[in-house]
Amino acid sequence: MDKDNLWSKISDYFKSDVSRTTYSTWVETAIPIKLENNELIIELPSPLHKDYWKDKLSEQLIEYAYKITKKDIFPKFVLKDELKKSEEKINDTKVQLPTFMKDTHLNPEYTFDTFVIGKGNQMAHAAALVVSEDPGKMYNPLLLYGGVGLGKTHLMHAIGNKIVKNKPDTQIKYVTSESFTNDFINAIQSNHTERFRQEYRNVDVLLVDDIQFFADKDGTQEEFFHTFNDLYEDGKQIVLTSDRLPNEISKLQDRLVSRFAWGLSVDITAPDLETRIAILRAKADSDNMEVPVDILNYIAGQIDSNVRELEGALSRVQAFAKFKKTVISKDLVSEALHGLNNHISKLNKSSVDEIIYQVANYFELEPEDIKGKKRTKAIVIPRQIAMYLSRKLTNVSLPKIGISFGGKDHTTVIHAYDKISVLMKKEKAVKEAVKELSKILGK
Ligand SMILES: Nc1ncnc2c1ncn2[C@@H]1O[C@H](COP(=O)(O)OP(=O)(O)OP(=O)(O)O)[C@@H](O)[C@H]1O
Repeated sequence: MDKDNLWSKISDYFKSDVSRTTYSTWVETAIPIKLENNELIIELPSPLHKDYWKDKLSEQLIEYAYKITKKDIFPKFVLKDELKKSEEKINDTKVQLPTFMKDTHLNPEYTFDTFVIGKGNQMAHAAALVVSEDPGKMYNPLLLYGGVGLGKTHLMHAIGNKIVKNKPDTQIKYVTSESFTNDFINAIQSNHTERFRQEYRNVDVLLVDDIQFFADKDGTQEEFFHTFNDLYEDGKQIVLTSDRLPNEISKLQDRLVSRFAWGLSVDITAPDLETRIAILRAKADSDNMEVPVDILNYIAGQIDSNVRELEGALSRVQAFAKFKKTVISKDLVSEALHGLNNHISKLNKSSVDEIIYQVANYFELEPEDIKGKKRTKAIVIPRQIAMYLSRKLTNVSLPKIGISFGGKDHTTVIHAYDKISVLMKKEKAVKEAVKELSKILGK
């Protein structure tokens, strides 16, 4: 969890527990500066604030932080002018710390060793390995793209972890595009843009997850453009992930799209049966679970959408066995996955037609209307909902979804997906329809 995330949750606790005046006087004026190891550095506007926090609020803060992170986190209060000094101190400590303790935000469990290679990810794996062995040289930037839960983040962390292992002095920063955006906004609001820039531009490797969320955020894109240029010119490695190719992200500036294409873009597709079995076996081994091979095969046959769901299914089976105090059998797996396998396993390649049929039925239209070209609102929205559901609930590729909708282009499917994602937030009827239809489709 990053400092801003943690702070916003802590602030919420304060907001509900203290008076409005206390909140606005003491809490709202505090700015989280850094979260490192178990210390949260907080900037306060005056010595009076410092005393008040120390005497009256710090214990509460420690308690909230524990509730949120299940870890002991201690505050360190600093005043603005003390900050420089404290930063120097932090930097001093940094030099002495081994890199693995630095604030890279890397998940130590996402390594190449724990990544199972299969048909759908072997190219991405190979490219990631090359980058981790010689960052900034061969593929810069490296862009990994593909559907939800297929291992993009895992590979990205694996690159970071391997680089740190090979060269502990390397400065690595992993962020999601949302954290980058938040950091940037906070930096502007607190007048700390220079510090923000230093933080992002003085790294050797920058890993940015889910860049599709940069869409529509012009200010952030501008800042990222400059960050990218600085790092690139200095030969620093940039790795990006996205759920689609940059030129398919609407509202991503052309200059970013073109830069992202300078290096190598590799996609990850859904794992085939053999890979799914291998992933399950690896997970069972790492959890010290004894699961017979035929059971692993059975689960892998049931869940063919993405790895996250596959892992979730195994955990669910494990939990069921524990709860029922019984060994894992096929019957137990069926029971555990009952709610899941109705939809996940069915919603594969043949299911786009089923979605089209159910959506047409729901809106009292004919499937041919959904697949056709008519552009009246009464048909366009249901068509886009059907495309949205096809993308969300199946592992069918975008071009194939387009073909099922009467030979439409895959960019039309992406556009429909984005449009419905936005409409669901704005229009209750659309949200309801998607919810209802997901239920009908067993999701
Ligand atoms: N090939 C693999 N071998 C082992 N574990 C994998 C593999 N692919 C994915 N996983 C695991 O599946 C889970 C989901 O993967 P990950 O978070 O990397 O997906 P993602 O593609 O980044 O998804 P999203 O688009 O939602 O961010 C993680 O726990 C990851 O470790």
